[in-house]
Amino acid sequence: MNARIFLTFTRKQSYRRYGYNLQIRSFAELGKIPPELEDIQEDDNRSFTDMIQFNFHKARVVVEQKLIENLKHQKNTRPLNMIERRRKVRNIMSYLEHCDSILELNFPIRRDDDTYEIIKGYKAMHKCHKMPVAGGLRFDKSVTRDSMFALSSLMTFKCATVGIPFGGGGGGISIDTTKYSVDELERITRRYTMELAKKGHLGPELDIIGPDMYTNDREMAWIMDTYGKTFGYKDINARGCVIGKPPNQGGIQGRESAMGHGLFNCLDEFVNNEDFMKSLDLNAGWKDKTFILQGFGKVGIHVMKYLTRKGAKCIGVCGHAGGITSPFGINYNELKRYKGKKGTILGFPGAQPYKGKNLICEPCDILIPAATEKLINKDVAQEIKAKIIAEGANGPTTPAGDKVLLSKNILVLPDILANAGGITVSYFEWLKSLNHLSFGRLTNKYEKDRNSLLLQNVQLELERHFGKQNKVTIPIVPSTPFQKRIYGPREEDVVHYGLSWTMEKASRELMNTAKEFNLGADFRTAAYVCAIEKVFNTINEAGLNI
Ligand SMILES: NC(=O)C1=CN([C@@H]2O[C@H](COP(=O)(O)OP(=O)(O)OC[C@H]3O[C@@H](n4cnc5c(N)ncnc54)[C@H](O)[C@@H]3O)[C@@H](O)[C@H]2O)C=CC1
Ligand SMILES: O=C(O)CCC(=O)C(=O)O
Repeated sequence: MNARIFLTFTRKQSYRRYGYNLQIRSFAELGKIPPELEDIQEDDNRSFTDMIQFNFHKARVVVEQKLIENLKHQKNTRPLNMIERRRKVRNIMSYLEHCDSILELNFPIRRDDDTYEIIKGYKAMHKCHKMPVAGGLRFDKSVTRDSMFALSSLMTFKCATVGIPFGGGGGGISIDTTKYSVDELERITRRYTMELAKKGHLGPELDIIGPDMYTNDREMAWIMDTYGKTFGYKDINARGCVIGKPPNQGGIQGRESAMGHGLFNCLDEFVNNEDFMKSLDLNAGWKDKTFILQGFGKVGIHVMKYLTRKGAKCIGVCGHAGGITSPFGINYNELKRYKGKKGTILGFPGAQPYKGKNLICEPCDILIPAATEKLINKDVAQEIKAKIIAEGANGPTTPAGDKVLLSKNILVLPDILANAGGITVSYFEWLKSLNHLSFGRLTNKYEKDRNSLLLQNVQLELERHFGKQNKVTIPIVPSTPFQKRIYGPREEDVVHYGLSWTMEKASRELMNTAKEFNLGADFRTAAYVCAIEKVFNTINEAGLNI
């Protein structure tokens, strides 16, 4: 048996022995998608990890020749011949196929009735080429080793797409949160935190966690508190182990709405682009655009806020238990208030219950899946009538669904771009935690004095020039927008501008990449190409060996 076959064989054996439901693939061959992924564009019954692996390989095949070429001009190293360059690209690509580590935990918790239950949790680090790794924490029955692999790899590519210097991580606990009391959820979260910390999977410099499905700032506060009082006791940066914290615990203004805000910024770049809109038979701009939203949780709620603010009309919203529609547009504030009170969107008096087969297949300009993965499969994609899809959720479209959408000329803004607002603002929050200072705190008063002096100076100079002859005073009255900014950027301004700039830049980069590689409207592949190139360069410069 030669060495490579032996390695593959023993890895497969050991994975089987531990009952893992993951296949370790043979190394990717340059120019080819691994044979076991080839039929995924026809077959919807594939794992979440397979989906992401397919997207990665599809883009790898597009970009690897460029990477091989670029190595010719690499500085600070001896020249590499063609074989060495190909080998290097292949090695780094095979490294990217795998997850650096996936931790599986089984721990007991005491239920309120004094019985004990074993809880299963996971924590994945997909790639540690940039540290810390970051990702969401999901509490859901769908959490498995496979979904952690998939979500953490999405985080690696997402961070690279928008230029956030984190590796890809992700965590989860396999529970249905509706079956546990708040006290039980707190015990589960705190115990999970201890287990992660014990095993080196938590810490502001190592592995940081933010909210994902069915978790929010409450869980982040518990994690921060548990870590800070135990393993992080002597670490002044301990609170940086979580992102998406409550504002009172060192969170940042604008984190809660960041996913909606970021998705809007990204859509805005495309919706205002005459050429893209013309190719979809739409007018540029937001006026009269209709949209349907799937999922009215932390992501969906803020997507609705930003899009309706711009004048788009929300004509349908659905959750896991059903949907509501209104051809006249659903009022954001009223729906938010209603859900806050009733805990559901169903029964909202400002819309009608949806009676059709699948709300996301109804006619609209923009569809925003903001619920969970794999809901747009081949069959659903065939029925979709929207012209643009902006993926708020992670992995909402299967590769088979994606193929159908592309063939129907539907513009898909992929998850690793469209929902990157959350991790972008989480990065700002992490910086704030490490700085122990909120943005603007030291400079706002100075900025106000400086701006007031500037106005005075202009007034004095004008009066000196014109006033001498005419003895007039020329008061300079600041306009309302200038008056609002007289203190310089406050924290919410830094977040707002930092996020908008990040999303706009990344969106334009994707448009350029799609052009450079002749990808047409396949922006998912363009996003992976961008991400792979960046991660490759980081790993190549640093080297694979210790
Ligand atoms: N929270 C975050 O910071 C980020 C979340 N995401 C992704 O966005 C998606 C939603 O996350 P959150 O809003 O945080 O979750 P959430 O827990 O706040 O809300 C989830 C929503 O999805 C709905 N839903 C669940 N299954 C559904 C189904 N089969 N059909 C229709 N609706 C369904 C639920 O009713 C709920 O309204 C997930 O894929 C998540 O990974 C992406 C980026 C950041
Ligand atoms: O940054 C965070 O808070 C988590 C982000 C996340 O879960 C995601 O982007 O999928």
